[in-house]
Amino acid sequence: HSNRVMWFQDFFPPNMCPINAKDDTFYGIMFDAGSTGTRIHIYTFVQKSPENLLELEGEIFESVKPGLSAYADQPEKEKNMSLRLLDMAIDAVPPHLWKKTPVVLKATAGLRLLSEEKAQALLLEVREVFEESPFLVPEDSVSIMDGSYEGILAWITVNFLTGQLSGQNQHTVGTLDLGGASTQITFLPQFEETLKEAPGDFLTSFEMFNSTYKLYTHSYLGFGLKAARLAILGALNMEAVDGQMFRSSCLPKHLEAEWHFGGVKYRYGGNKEGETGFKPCYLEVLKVVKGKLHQPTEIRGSSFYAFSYYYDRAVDTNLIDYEQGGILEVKDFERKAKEVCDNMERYNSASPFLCMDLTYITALLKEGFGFRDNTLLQLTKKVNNIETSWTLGATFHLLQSLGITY
Ligand SMILES: Nc1nc2c(ncn2[C@@H]2O[C@H](COP(=O)(O)OP(=O)(O)O)[C@@H](O)[C@H]2O)c(=O)[nH]1
Ligand SMILES: [Ca+2]
Repeated sequence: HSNRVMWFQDFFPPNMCPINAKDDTFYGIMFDAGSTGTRIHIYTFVQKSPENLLELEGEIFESVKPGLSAYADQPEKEKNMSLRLLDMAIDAVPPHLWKKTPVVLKATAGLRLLSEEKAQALLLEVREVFEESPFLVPEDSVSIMDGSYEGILAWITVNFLTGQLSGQNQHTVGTLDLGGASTQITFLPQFEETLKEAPGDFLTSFEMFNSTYKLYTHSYLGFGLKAARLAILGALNMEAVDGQMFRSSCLPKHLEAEWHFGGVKYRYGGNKEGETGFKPCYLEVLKVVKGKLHQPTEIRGSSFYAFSYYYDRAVDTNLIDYEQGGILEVKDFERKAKEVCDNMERYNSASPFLCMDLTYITALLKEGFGFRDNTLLQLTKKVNNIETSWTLGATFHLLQSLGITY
């Protein structure tokens, strides 16, 4: 589309322009400012006829690292990054649709963890870039997203892409998202018991595609994979202690290194003298997880879609193929955790955190959410070539609220 020559555009008034005449293609631009990176998703939709629902035609996707929060102390440096990503949209969307194409950025856990002041300064930089762009900038186009929306919108994405939100027989699936700084669990309760047991703010009604869904969802801030590393090391919220070394039995014995997260530098290392391996590591990890999450009884028997770091770590350890994804049981993560943690020297070419990450995932699933060893997880990165991310659900919601659709 981007290369389509619009030689005739100047000859016709806009509403008579031959391409506008059909006016059946829409674009939506959604930025995901995650804790570990910022991504742009440019979606193309087609409305075949007025009475038909909008169809998703494709997605252009690009990402940059590090995340927005890494610029907390120099917000003006952030501008380059959003400009670079926005340039992709300039190329992807035909010029005559720029003014009709909304651009929105939603930030997640990385910014939720920053002070209000620093977060707002970063968002302001992005808003300025958006205002100077040729796109439609809705009110409140740059904001921090509420955690419950993050879960709901990812659930919408997955169930839309798998065809569960249309037609009569809707068998929706629950979703598990493991980010860098927070983690979300979302499903449509089938048991009356779940509705009664769940803490009030874990249940949210949400309207989409002319249906109302009452979902169980929660975002656990600080339980993303990278925040969990800090918690396990005992380093979370410890930025004041300069140069302190944090040690763990989940790391290679002789390791000593530095790590940057959320604009803070941490020193970490292995238990030089003490124990290492799966058993002591699991005990360490349990302190961070046990009793910290709500366990809905009904999820024990059901299967879930899992993505983001669940997917990445399953790929890293050859549990699934990077392109294909695959179906795993919870116990597969435990088996790999044992294999890696009890042979740490053999795995030292990969990330030094591999043992800790796999052990955390195992503990989060079993002791955190209360899944069974044989609970099935469908590991998915893309469905029909579209990224499994809350950004698609957010774009539907955006188009709906702007009256562009439905
Ligand atoms: N499949 C998929 N995964 C994504 C996408 N964007 C980010 N991720 C994954 O999300 C994880 C990073 O989480 P991030 O969003 O930075 O942290 P959060 O702010 O805590 O959600 C990594 O595993 C990424 O691969 C996407 O568009 N599609
Ligand atoms: Ca995320």
